[in-house]
Amino acid sequence: MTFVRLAEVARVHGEGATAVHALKGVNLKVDVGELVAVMGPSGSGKSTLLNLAGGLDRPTSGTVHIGEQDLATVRDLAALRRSSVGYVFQDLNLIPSLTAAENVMLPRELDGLRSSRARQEAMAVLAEIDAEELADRFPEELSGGQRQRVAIARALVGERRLLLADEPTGALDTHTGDEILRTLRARCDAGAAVLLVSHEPRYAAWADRVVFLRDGMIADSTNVSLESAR
Ligand SMILES: Nc1ncnc2c1ncn2[C@@H]1O[C@H](COP(=O)(O)OP(=O)(O)OP(=O)(O)O)[C@@H](O)[C@H]1O
Repeated sequence: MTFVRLAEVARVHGEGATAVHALKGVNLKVDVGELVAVMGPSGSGKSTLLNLAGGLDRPTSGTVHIGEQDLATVRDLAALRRSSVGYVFQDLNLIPSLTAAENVMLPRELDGLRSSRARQEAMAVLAEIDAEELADRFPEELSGGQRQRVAIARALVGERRLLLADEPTGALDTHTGDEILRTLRARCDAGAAVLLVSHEPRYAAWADRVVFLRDGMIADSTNVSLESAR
C-alpha cells in the first residue's frame, strides 16, 4: 500500500533569470513498511524532495499525497504534519530553553496530549534509542551527536507513519549511526514509510530501495538485496 505519492512534481525556487529548477517532474511512491534512501550529489534536490514529501514546502506543479490526502487540498497542514510526519533535519532545530525530554514531548503536547502521557511517550522513545540519560539536559549541555539523537527521538515520538530523515547520521559515530538506522528500520518494519537522505552507501544498504537524484530528476532507482547488504 502506497503511503506517500509524488506525481510529476516540480519545484522552482525564485523567478526569471535567477530561477532554480530544484526538481523536475519527479514521480515517487513510498509504501507502508518501505525504507527508501535518496542519494545524489549536492544540489541535486534531495532536501527539496523531502520537504515536499512532508508538506513543508509546496510544489510549483504536480501533486503530493500522504495517505489518501492531496496536500494541496488539506486545510490544516500543520496538524497533518504533526500527527503523521516525523522529520529529522540537518540543523536539528531543538528548542534551547527546553530539556531533551521536553523537546521530544512537544509535538505530542501540541497534539493535545496531557503532559504526563507525553512525557511517558518521550521517555519510551528516548529509551528505544538508548538516550534516557539525556532526558533532563538542555541542548547546550549535549554534544552534537547527543543532540542528533534527541532530534531523532522527537521525530519518532507518537504514531508517525511517515519519517523523513535528512542525513540523520551526519554528526554521529559509526556505532550510533548504525543504531539509528536499526531504529528507523524497525519503525519501518512496524509499518512506517521512511525516506532517508544519505551520502553514505553503508546506510543506504538498510533501505529497500535507493533512488538517485541528479539535477532534480530521478536518474536511477535500485532495489536493495537486504540480506546480502547488511
Ligand atoms: N529556498 C531556496 N531558494 C533558492 N534556491 C534553493 C532553495 N532551496 C534549494 N535551492 C536550490 O535548489 C537546488 C536543490 O537544493 P537541495 O537543497 O534540494 O539539494 P540537496 O541535494 O539536498 O543538496 P545538499 O546535499 O547539498 O543538501 C540547489 O541548487 C539549491 O541551491
